[in-house]
Amino acid sequence: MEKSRTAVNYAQRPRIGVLLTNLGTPDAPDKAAVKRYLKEFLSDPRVVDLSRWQWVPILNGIILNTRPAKSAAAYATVWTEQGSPLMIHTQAQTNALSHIMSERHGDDVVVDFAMRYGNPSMASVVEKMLDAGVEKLLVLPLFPQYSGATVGSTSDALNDCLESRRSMPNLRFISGYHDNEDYIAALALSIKRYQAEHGVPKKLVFSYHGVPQRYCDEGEPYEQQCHRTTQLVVDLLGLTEDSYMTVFQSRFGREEWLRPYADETLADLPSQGVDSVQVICPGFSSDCLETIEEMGEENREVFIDNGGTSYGFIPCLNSGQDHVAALAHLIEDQLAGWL
Ligand SMILES: C=CC1=C(C)c2cc3[nH]c(cc4nc(cc5[nH]c(cc1n2)c(C)c5CCC(=O)O)C(CCC(=O)O)=C4C)c(C)c3C=C
Ligand SMILES: [Fe+2]
Ligand SMILES: [Fe+2]
Repeated sequence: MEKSRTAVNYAQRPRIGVLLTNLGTPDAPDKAAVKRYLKEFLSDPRVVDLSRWQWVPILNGIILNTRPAKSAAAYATVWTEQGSPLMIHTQAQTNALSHIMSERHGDDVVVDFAMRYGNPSMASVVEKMLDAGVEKLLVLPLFPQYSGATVGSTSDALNDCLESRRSMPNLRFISGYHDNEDYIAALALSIKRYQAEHGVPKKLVFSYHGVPQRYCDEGEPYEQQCHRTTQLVVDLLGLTEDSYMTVFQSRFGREEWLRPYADETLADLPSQGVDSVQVICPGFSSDCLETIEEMGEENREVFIDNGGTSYGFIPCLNSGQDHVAALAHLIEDQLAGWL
């Protein structure tokens, strides 16, 4: 019999691939690895949309000479024996979903994960999945609220992965799930559980990663979707108007970003009589540098230094059972007609 180079693929049944993606993280908490990661990340025009002739000299001349050392020191404080928290949680989510899918659908569905920047790269994982016989591919970027900087950029990268291939899989892509019922319920439940143990603060602070205000002025739905997520959780918990607020963290550069800023707000709250807060970050599906170090440590210090007495940090949903069940439901809804 004639031996085909692709005999392995044809011997298998067509399969469904579910690819989870997240932002990515450096390979190590050191200056060289962080510089490599930041260079890739901050060179993406979806993240920083300034004209290249304006941005490239600033990036190479200033940012990449100053930020890597500072960021590496911050990464070192969250790094564990198993590696970067973002990587560990994304891997655990993938394992849990893979387990659920194989219980329900046998080996018809393969679940894997990739990172938009750094490793494992989207190119390597997409290639691996297609080579393993995946003919229908569902991509789920783990960003509940749509931003061009995250979800849009993931779509760009996916297209880049496919453009050099002779054959394309059937494709489905989830652009967001900020109002998904199960995801909202999982957030509300995590707040209830945390408060059952730690009590109820004067204010519950919903903190989302910021983006430049201009991105939203130009049509990105990110800001609205963040407020909608907050509102749905608040409605489910029956919170009063003065017992919660939404803020935006992780400002970068000189431009105006979405307001109110997390750090300024937390510095100001004690002077308004709010001496106890709990912070939750519903825009992050996994704990990472921005949640553990920035909201768990840095902004805790800001709040306490300004007269706050109690600061609670509610962990992200990570690979918790309710979160994984919500993601499984979201995935299965999107696989309709494929299974
Ligand atoms: C420069 C502009 C940036 C935009 C726009 C931006 C949007 C954005 N980012 C996330 C999620 C994450 N960001 C993380 C780290 C991080 N973000 C920026 C800059 C922008 N982000 C930088 C420079 C960094 C690196 C760390 C640092 O030097 O401060 C992370 C954490 C990754 C980790 O390894 O733990 C996440 C997650 C979202 C959701 C978003 C837009 C909505
Ligand atoms: Fe970011
Ligand atoms: Fe940060």
